[in-house]
Amino acid sequence: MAKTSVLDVINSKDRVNVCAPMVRYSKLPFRELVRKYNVDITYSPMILADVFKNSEMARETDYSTNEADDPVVVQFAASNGVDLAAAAEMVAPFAGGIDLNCGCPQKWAIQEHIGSYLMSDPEAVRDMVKTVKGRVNIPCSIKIRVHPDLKETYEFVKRAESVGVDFLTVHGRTRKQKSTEPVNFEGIKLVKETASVPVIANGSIFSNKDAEEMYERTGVNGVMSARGLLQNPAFFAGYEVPPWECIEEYVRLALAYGTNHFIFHHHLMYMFEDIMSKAERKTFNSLSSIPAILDHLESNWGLDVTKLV
Ligand SMILES: Cc1cc2nc3c(=O)[nH]c(=O)nc-3n(C[C@H](O)[C@H](O)[C@H](O)COP(=O)(O)O)c2cc1C
Repeated sequence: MAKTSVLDVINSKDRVNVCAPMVRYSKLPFRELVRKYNVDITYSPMILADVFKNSEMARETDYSTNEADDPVVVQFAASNGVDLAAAAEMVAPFAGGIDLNCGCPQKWAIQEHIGSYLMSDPEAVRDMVKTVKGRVNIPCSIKIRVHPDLKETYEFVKRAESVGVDFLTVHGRTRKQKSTEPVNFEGIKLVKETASVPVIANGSIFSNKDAEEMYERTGVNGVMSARGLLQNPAFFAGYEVPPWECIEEYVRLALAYGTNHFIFHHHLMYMFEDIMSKAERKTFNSLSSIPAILDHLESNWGLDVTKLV
């Protein structure tokens, strides 16, 4: 069955809650989990468009979905329209939107002319959006950062809009800023005022209070959270810490869909961060296999393994 258009979701609501793209983490089990707690739209982790286009193995491992995984945006990193459009065409029947990553700040990404490198190459972004829009019939968005000089951000947004980008997500930090630095509300507001398409704001949304502040200060159409949802996948539903049912449901989904020890463990470490005592965290974080983690949860948290099947 075709996926729901994410643009239709954005247009049908006053405000949308979005789970950010997260390499390794925003995979199928986590996407299904956060949807149970008031998340309207989810993103796949960033996928390298050229590798996806060329490798059958990458296509099998980088993106898996099912009927319940809806609405979902597939995010690509690309440096040119040929790679991006080819990859977009392959996933279009299984996605509600395609997003181009213009925010990844890592050195290797800059060297490959992908991610936040693109913030200094608005023409490349314009070409890629134009090519994708000519080839697939699902919404195409970009996830950007702000520039140190907001005039550049204004020009950047205008260019992307001129070739039909359907909506934008803006992380209110420059490519050199760390995630601990404050979010630039003025920059996000400028993007919202510049664009005639919907704008989603990203950066340090850890609670509904943070979301409210973002709406009040910028007037955006939605908010996207990454670290906030890793720590508490239920915060959009009003929970201050993840309720036990949420943690248990993550365990069930991760085991049902299959996961590796590293990702499974890390998700749980994030969720338990504000719940376990320092001493228990130390023990928990040193567990070295999925069975050891399940044993710990059974003995200390009352995990009922019979409920997992
Ligand atoms: C573990 C992790 C993985 C991430 N992977 C991606 C990614 O694949 N694509 C992307 O555009 N941003 C990625 N980001 C950045 C987030 O989407 C987001 O822009 C950033 O963390 C700021 O949001 P936050 O303050 O809510 O964490 C990642 C962030 C984290 C913490």
